[in-house]
Amino acid sequence: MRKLAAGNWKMNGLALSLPEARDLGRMFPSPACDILICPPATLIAQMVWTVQGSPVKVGGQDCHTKVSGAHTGDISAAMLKDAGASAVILGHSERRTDHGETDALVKAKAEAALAAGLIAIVCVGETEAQRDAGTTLDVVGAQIDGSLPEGATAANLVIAYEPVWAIGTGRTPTIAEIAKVHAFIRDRLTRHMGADAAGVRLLYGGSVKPSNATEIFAVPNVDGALVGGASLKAEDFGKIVAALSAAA
Ligand SMILES: O=C[C@H](O)COP(=O)(O)O
Repeated sequence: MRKLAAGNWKMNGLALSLPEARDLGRMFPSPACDILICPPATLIAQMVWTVQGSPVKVGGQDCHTKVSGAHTGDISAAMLKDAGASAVILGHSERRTDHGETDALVKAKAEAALAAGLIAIVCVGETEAQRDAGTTLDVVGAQIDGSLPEGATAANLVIAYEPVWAIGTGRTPTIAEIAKVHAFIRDRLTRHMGADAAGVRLLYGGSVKPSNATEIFAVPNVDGALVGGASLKAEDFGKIVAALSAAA
């Protein structure tokens, strides 16, 4: 499978300047992995224009369940697609926390994304309290069961495992812990999708940076990364893309 380096700019404007984004595409004219940048919605169309002709793709950070209608402030998957996005992050822990998003809502959003022809990047992960209670696999399993969209295939679904306590903290699980959770997710997906689960890309997210990327990308069932802070600097994100390309 093609591995995936995805950058999530979150609510940061021109974090990676547009010329830098264009340069990122030039740095990797034929990368051995897929590269995706998910800027704020206001920058999607501009980013699509900026990276056109390069291997860099652009994605959204959320979408509504409906195609259109009276939903002030929301953006539909179809609108993301129209703007040139090819994927959308769904169920990120910050949305689950800030907006009370449930597994059922994430599933409905993911189904809307698939209907619009987008790749759904569904995020799962335990809080620190859940980890300390030894319930990581129970939590992640329930999130997979509840958030997985109908119609998911290896081509249109990506799962991102992001321990909430590792996001933006500089802390990461041990390599053994990442391996254990990713193997568990693969197994859980197989229950739902059968053999197709083998081709679903499983991203690790949470304090991925140039200094730990190579080690994390060597873990079985880690098929790329969802990168927050380190995607805001072209140089750092470029190094992570290079590490993933080397692991491909
Ligand atoms: O979506 C990205 C994740 O929340 C990871 O963020 P981080 O790399 O800043 O820890």
